[in-house]
Amino acid sequence: MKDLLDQIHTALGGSPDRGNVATYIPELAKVDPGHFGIAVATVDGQVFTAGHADVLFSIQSVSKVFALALALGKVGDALWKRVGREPSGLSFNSLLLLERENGIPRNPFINAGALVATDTYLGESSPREALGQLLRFIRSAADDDTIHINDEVAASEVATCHRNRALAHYLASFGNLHAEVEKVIGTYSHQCAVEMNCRQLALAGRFLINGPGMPRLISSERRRRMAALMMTCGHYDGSGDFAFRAGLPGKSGVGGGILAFAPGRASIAVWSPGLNEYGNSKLGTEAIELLVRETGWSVFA
Ligand SMILES: NC(=O)CC[C@H](N)C(=O)O
Repeated sequence: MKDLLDQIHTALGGSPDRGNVATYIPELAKVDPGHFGIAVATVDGQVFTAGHADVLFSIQSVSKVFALALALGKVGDALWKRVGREPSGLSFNSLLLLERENGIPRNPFINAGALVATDTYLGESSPREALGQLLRFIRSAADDDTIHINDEVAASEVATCHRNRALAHYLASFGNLHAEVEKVIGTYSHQCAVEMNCRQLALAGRFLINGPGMPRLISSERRRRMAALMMTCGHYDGSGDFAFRAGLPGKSGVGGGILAFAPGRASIAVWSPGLNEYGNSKLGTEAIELLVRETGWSVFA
């Protein structure tokens, strides 16, 4: 596995066409597009890495996986009254369908749906308490108490996220946001500003794979359902493309990270900040595609 990751790193690491770094969150625009790391945590307890696998990055929307687990843990299937389970076919921050669909976002991974998930785990508690719960979940999944939130990235998003505020107010107008808009925006922006490196993220993703030594933080049924949602909606309007190329459930973030997993086998984290036309890591997608081609880990194998 280590040799394979090194080969993938060598094959892609020097690629001149790396996509574009997200600039709409000012702090993310500062990240060096030359970074490229990969880590694989296998079900037998080993971790393999290549490239910049120990450099911290902003996990952004990858956090929506942990937020969904937390929201479901809090209210169970009642969440599905407030958010759907269908791909949207639109960009992650689109406002378009919300009006037509009465304030029920298509799925929990687009921003509108993720704001509902954040509102759900926030509930009546303070943002500090809710974020404490989120960090506890991620830290126990990764078995690493050093995982933290980057406050500069969070502040940078809070200061500029007009679209997310618009989405949140719109949700509130339909009665589908219960806490105050600013509380939800603050909690969501801090959630997105969790920092990890590829090694930590691959370890944190182990709660999604089934195996004797893996952290059991959610039921098997919930794990399967989350996998289905990640496969169908985890890469926004690029979800079909990612499923076609990787054949694995995955979740991307505009920081350039992707968490994917091969059920029963391994959790995979990649990071390269340049994004493709859908806002998903360009080299990250290519790296997972190569890894699956060599390992045969597609769930459709
Ligand atoms: N796709 C993403 O990673 C988006 C997350 C980002 N925090 C936002 O809301 O815009």
